Amino acid sequence: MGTMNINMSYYPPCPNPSITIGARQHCDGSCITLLFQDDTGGLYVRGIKGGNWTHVNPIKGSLAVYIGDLLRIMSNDRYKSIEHCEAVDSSRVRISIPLFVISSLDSVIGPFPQMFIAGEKPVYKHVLHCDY
Ligand SMILES: O=C(O)CCC(=O)C(=O)O
Ligand SMILES: [Fe+2]
Repeated sequence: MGTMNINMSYYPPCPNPSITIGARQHCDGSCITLLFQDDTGGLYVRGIKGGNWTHVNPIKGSLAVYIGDLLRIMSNDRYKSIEHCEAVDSSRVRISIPLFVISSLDSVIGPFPQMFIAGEKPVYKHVLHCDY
């Protein structure tokens, strides 16, 4: 069984955003994340090979959906978790509400055998989610 966690994040404006910490670059430890962000923007993502950050333009009424580390593990690296970070705005409040879909902490996580094709080997061991 799995569970869902929801965060409600409030980023106050800062006249000099470059000196704020914001949310540092990271990948979520979820299976998938559904994110609502307001129209201030400030979410950036980076491709799986690194490189430049891309701003995720907020689209009214939309959700950003991204893959987290759990799905990466379960898919044996076929689906990569996306690195992202958030920047504050110089004059506007930013509000975001991510919903994290995760497996329960007492479940065993690891690559699904169905993901191995043509003799592929598992990239990850099976571990208890709470030990990950
Ligand atoms: O504020 C956001 O846009 C997302 C926050 C986030 O990345 C997280 O809570 O993991
Ligand atoms: Fe995140």
